[in-house]
Amino acid sequence: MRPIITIEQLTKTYASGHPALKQIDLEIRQGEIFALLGPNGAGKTTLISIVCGIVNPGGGRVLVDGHDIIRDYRAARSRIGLVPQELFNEGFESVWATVRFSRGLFGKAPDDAYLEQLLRDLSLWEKRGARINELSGGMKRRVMIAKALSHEPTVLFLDEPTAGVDVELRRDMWAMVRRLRERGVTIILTTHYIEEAEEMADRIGVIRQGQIILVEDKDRLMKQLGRKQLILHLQRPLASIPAELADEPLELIEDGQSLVFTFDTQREQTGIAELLRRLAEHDIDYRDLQTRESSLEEIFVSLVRND
Ligand SMILES: Nc1ncnc2c1ncn2[C@@H]1O[C@H](COP(=O)(O)OP(=O)(O)OP(=O)(O)O)[C@@H](O)[C@H]1O
Repeated sequence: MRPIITIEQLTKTYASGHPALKQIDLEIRQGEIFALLGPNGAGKTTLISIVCGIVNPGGGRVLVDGHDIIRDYRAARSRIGLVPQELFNEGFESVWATVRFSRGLFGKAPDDAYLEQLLRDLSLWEKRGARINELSGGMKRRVMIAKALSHEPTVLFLDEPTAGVDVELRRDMWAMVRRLRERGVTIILTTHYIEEAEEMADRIGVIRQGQIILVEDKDRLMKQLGRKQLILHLQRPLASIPAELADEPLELIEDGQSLVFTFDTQREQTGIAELLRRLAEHDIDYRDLQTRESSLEEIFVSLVRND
């Protein structure tokens, strides 16, 4: 599938000398929901800000729908909607005026029917006459989204969309993101909530210390993460795994006192029954057994650990 965003060899070092992005290569596919995960300070906002033309890149190249973000700035920017992390709004304007103005900024002809539908979708229609500074935080966030979508972008960036929002708004946002995807909008979101990525994303990218360390289909990642371990505490320690059992995914730990068997929870057959039968055949007895499962959270933490 054609990439909607192509990022090549992108670097950024801030004036402070801090290298925020180191040679990022990344392609975003048209129509996907891409979740960018990473710990604080990993470079997520910097990356998004460069693609959106808010921060200047150091080196490298970024194309949005084939348009270079520097040479062809206007064309690139018009395809993008951004819901930033921080809330900022023109406080004294009405919701309606703000959203209409926002659309005009991109040189789009007025389309009140589109904007009405947008506000209805975001449960903002009843509030269209309200001044933004009179709205609740959740409503202000909805206005930010309406602004970002006012010019009908084909790519929507959501930077920490659900940080600090209540459950209802979070659900609404997830529903809205799905609707947008159905209409062919590509969505890139950053989040600290693993469940959010799990729930929403088609692909997941992990950024750590300014480098992309993993990009993977969510389903595949979940399968990989769906691994479990069976730990057998042995009656008598083993010096090594018997050659006859070399085909099993076994590992000896604790000086040969325990055997670890890794299995795939997605498979119909875990292979445990067969393993236990084979161990008995080789007179390998165990006094105790336990299972251990690595959570998505754990795997994520191990991926981004700063050591
Ligand atoms: N304007 C700036 N000047 C200097 N350094 C900056 C600036 N903006 C960000 N940084 C630094 O660049 C690094 C990446 O920051 P960035 O905001 O992109 O991270 P992030 O992954 O979005 O973090 P968070 O999850 O906390 O939002 C951080 O170390 C940050 O301190």
